[in-house]
Amino acid sequence: MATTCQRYKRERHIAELAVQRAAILTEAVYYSQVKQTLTKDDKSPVTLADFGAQALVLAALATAFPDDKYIGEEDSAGLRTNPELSALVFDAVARTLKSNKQGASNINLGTMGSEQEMWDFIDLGNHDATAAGRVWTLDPIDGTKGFLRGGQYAIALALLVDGVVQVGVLGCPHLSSEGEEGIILSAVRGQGVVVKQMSADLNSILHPSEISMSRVPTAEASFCEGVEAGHSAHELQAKIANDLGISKATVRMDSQAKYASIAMGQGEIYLRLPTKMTYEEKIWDHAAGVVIIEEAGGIVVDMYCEPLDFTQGRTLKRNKGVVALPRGIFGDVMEVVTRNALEKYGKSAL
Ligand SMILES: Nc1ncnc2c1ncn2[C@@H]1O[C@H](COP(=O)(O)O)[C@@H](OP(=O)(O)O)[C@H]1O
Repeated sequence: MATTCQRYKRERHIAELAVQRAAILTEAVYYSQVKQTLTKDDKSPVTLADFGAQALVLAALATAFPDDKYIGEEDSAGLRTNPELSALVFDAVARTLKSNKQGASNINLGTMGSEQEMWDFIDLGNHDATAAGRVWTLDPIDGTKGFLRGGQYAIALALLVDGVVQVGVLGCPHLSSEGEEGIILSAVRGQGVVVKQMSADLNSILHPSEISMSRVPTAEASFCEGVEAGHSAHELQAKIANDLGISKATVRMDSQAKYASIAMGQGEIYLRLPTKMTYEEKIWDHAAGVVIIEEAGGIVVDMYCEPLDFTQGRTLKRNKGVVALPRGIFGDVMEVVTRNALEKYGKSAL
């Protein structure tokens, strides 16, 4: 039986290595002219890096934790019907497998020898129930629009156990800590959160440092919101900032790098407000960020001040909007957020 301090130690370590390995592939594509972007049915973009990163992470998890279930944002349908794209993704995966070392502890992060095997790893992410058991949730490239624009993106991986996030890892190749760009944040519930520098060599010693959220009073806080106006209501955010007497400029950033940024005290309040009430937030866009914020001393709720409910499958069906912030300013800020949410969207119909 693992002691409390050892709980999820292996899960966290494998998740960090899997994210770090996937980042080798995503970074190669980030700086390449060839991104092979497709538009999915929901009109969102997907690139060859999304598919490749999902294959690499799920190969690592399936090798280390074969009895677990996995939920990934992507599936292989777009590859099975597009041999040219599939070959490009497989080539990127094969190069990544060749280029990195497996880590000093010789942990087997899994490999794949054919396109068929790669498709099968990607499709391990098709699970959809989250209320019971161990379920990993992965966004291989969170903030694909940011990735395409040369902005922030994140590789987001989390482990849910009976619907509660226990482990969260966020790889943020373009976010900085202490002047160095490229970091991985990881948290285990009850054991705090650390930040490490990314490295292309999985053998290298990473230097973890503990992080915690900012402690400034509300009037000195700043907001962080998404770049895409279609993903979060910017105007209402500006009104809420004004109502709170906050004058600092809002920082706009793609992906869960927002959670990472405020967890490190580089900002205070992450606010995400619906642009349409029919949209259901995806669990892979929030699971890792939630445990990282909570372990950095913060709170994450929806815009009606309800906790995020990860037991409902692939989406947060019982929540609307997301707010992440330090404990010290929670009461003040949420009073204003919920009042504005009720005025604009009405009572929660959930
Ligand atoms: N109408 C909408 N409202 C809120 N989020 C949306 C949205 N349409 C897409 N998204 C999600 O917003 C994520 C990016 O978040 P952000 O705007 O904070 O960078 C996308 O993740 P992907 O990039 O993985 O598809 C996608 O899941």
